[in-house]
This record gives sequence, C-alpha cells and structure tokens, in this order.
Amino acid sequence: MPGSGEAADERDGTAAETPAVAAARREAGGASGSGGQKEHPLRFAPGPRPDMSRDEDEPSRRGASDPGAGRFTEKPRRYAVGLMSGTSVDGIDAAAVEILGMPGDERIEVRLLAFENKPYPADVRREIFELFDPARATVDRVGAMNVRLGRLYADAALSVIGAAGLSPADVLVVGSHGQTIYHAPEAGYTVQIGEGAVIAARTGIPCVSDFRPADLAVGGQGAPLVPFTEYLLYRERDRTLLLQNIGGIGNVTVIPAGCGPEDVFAFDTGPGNMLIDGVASLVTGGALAMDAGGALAARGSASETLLGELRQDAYYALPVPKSTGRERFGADYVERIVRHGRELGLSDADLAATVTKLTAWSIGDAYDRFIAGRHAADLMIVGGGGSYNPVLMRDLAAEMAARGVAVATQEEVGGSSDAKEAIAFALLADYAMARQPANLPAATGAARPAVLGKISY
Ligand SMILES: Nc1ncnc2c1ncn2[C@@H]1O[C@H](COP(=O)(O)OP(=O)(O)OP(=O)(O)O)[C@@H](O)[C@H]1O
Ligand SMILES: CC(=O)N[C@H]1[C@@H]2OC[C@@H](O2)[C@@H](O)[C@@H]1O[C@H](C)C(=O)O
Repeated sequence: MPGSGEAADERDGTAAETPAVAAARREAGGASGSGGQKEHPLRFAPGPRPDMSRDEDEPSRRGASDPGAGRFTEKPRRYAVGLMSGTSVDGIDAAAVEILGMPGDERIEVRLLAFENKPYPADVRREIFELFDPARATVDRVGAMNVRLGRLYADAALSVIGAAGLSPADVLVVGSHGQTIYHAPEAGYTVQIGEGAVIAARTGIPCVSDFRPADLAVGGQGAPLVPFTEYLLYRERDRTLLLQNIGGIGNVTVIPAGCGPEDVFAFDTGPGNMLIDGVASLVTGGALAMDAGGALAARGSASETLLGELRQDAYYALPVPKSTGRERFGADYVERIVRHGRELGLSDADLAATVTKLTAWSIGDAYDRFIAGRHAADLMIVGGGGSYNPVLMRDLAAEMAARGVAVATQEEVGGSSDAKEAIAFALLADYAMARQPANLPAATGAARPAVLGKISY
C-alpha cells in the first residue's frame, strides 16, 4: 500500500459548486471560504481565542493526587482536546475546543479554538495498513504501535493546545478515538489503538480513549458514535438534515426537524473514499494515496456493467443500524474490482470514475432504502475528506437532486469538514468525565445508553 501520501498537503481545498450546492448555501445563508465565517444555526461554532485571564470558571491544573472528574466538569466553561484518526489512515486530526454548558444538558455549546492535521509519518502509515491484516497483526507489533501512536497523539494534543493559546494546565481532558485496526461488531469487538495512558502521561492531562467497547458491551455496533454530538450541535427545529460523512467509510446521521435524541438514527452507508483511494493507489503502484481533486476520475467514464455488479454487494441491503470497515471494503475488495475492471477493458481513469460513482450511488441508495420513507430530508451536509473531491461531490449532488435533496459541504454551512470528528471526540470525552451516557442506541443498535470511554490519569 502507499507509503508517503501526506494527505493534508494534497488537498486542493475546494469542491465544485453545483447549482444544488449554491442553492443550499444560499438557503443556509452560508459563505464559502475561510474568510466568510458566519453565525450559523449550529451550536458548534468557530470561536475566538480564549481570554486567558483567570476567572472563577477557569479550569485549574489538577495533580496526580487529584484525579476526580466531578470537580472539573462542574465548570460551565471548559477546554478539551479531541483527536481523530480515521479509517483513511491519513493522520491525526486534532481540535482544541471550548465547551460551554454541562454534559447532559442539551444546550451545551462547543467553540473550535484551533485545529491541526498531523499526517502520519510514512512508515507509521505503512505499518498500520499491515496491521489491518490479522495474520500480520502479531501482538508484539500491535503492542509497539499502540505505544508509538500514543506518543504521536500526545504530541498532536500538545501542539493544538499551543495553537489555541492554551497550556496543558488549562485543559480538562483529551478525548482520543485511536486508530481502528479491526472492527467486528457482529463478533462483539472492535480494536482501536493509541495508548491513552501514554497520552495522559505525556501531556499531564487526563485522557479518555477506547470509546467503542462500552457500546458493544450493551449490544451495539460500537459505531457510529458521532451522531450523538451531531444531534447536540446541529439539530434544527424546521429542517430535516442528513449529515453525511465521507471519510474512509461513508456514514450518515438523520436529524429530523424538531427531533429529540430518540428520533435520530445513523448508519454506515458503505465505502467513503476507501475504494477511490484503493484504486488510485493500486493502479499507480502506490504512487498516489488518493485521487486528489478527483483528477483521475474526471478523465474517465463510469462502467455501467461494473457498477451494476458492484451494486449487488450484500452490505447495501443489510438492515440498519449497521457499520462496516476495511474488513469488507479494503485491499482485497479493491484488487477484485481492478482485476475484473481490466477484464472489461477499463482504463485507470474509468476504474476511478466507476468507484467514485458507486460511492455516490450508495449514499443515494441508502436514502431510498432507509431514510426517505421515514423522513424526507431538506438538506444533506457533507463532511470528511470526500467533500474535497469535486467529482464525488458532483456525482453525489446529481444523486440527491434526483431525490429532491440539496447538498452542501460543512464549510458552506459554517462548519468544518476536517475538524468535525475531532470536535466530536472532545465532547464525548467531556461526557465521559461527567459519567454521562453518550451513545445513541438508535444509531448503534445498543440495548441502552452507556457511558463511553476509559479514563487514564
Ligand atoms: N483534495 C482531495 N481530493 C480528493 N480526495 C480528498 C482530498 N482531500 C481528502 N480527500 C479524501 O479524503 C480522505 C480522508 O478523509 P477523512 O480524513 O475524512 O477520513 P477519515 O476520518 O480517515 O475516515 P473515517 O471518517 O471513515 O474514519 C482521503 O483519504 C481522500 O480520499
Ligand atoms: C469502527 C470505526 O472506526 N468506525 C468509524 C469509521 O469511519 C466512519 C464510519 O466508519 C463510522 O462508523 C466510524 O467513525 C465515526 C467517527 C463514528 O463513530 O461516528
């Protein structure tokens, strides 16, 4: 697999603006581009640098002898860090946030103070891909990578804390998702690595890690978890929103107009960029880690024959809630697609165009099968790195326009495609420190709410 793709550096940062996108942006009142931040309806907003003059609400440094959670979460204004390393394995997303309000109170608000993306060193990325193969993921290699990632995560946390103008002593908690190396919800387990104890020791800040097992333990999929924070931060009274994340895997959260938490549901729609990245890498012998700007796909045409076959994958018809990962749509799957595509006479560009279109189709198909009958959506807001692929966004806008749903990116509604998941894990960690449940049973299939995460001091 690819070795040196430094994903953040390859982004062209813009998605093509289709008429549907423009309309959605106008409707949302959003301004594109970093200069046009507006007060959007979300309860997550880019925020100013904090005023560091100490006041009564300012979290103060805790010592090793003072690990109590309650004292700190009683503060109505807190700082937290969220770290996310997704299934694309492009690196570490780190967000420093200010949290206003209390866990368990739906009026809670989050302001993004700073965001950074730290690409994984090339050898780390290469080795993580090897750990996806259970035969190569021996305990010594997993153990060593668990600690190495813990150190990288700690450094990413310290860096974003500095970028926010804070010091570690100001920060209540670091929430670290970790790197998923295996996800087997039907067998009751999922494996995220990146040792929380190392993060806590190296930063001097309590760390919540390993969020998913608590949900699996009460019968859930352990994923997706972000819908809980999306409900808190994005819900609207009058519009039904689809929050579509296109990372390695695609996942959607349905937030009906005026809903309560029990009305929100979510599931993984299928591959996000995983097949696109995989094809780009395989056909270039590892030279490309992604189809940057959709350049490869733009030169080809999708094969209806291959599309017709790929649409038959059993995952799309599986009932919700459901989640998936590299175990299904990883390297083997990509190899089969490329081999068969070659038999059909497809070029590299045709193969990229085909998996790009398949990805957009899977999102539209999921809407037809599982969402439209329950809630007609007003707007789909797309986040994750897929929103930087203009060909994917064009195909997706066409799919959703046919269903009467406008499509906009996170940036177009005042959010952040990159930061959203990292922000979510900061908030989930805040909930863990307050011992508040933070899974949405309707999203994960859990039998009941659960407090998520393991705390290292
Ligand atoms: N400029 C770009 N052009 C095309 N694709 C891009 C661009 N920038 C990012 N991407 C895609 O986005 C992917 C990374 O997305 P993201 O960081 O949201 O994934 P992730 O968080 O790792 O995954 P998941 O949400 O499934 O855990 C890259 O692998 C690439 O496919
Ligand atoms: C096991 C795992 O890492 N799942 C991820 C992955 O990436 C996207 C999708 O598949 C989602 O289910 C989940 O991540 C997000 C952050 C979530 O839990 O909401």
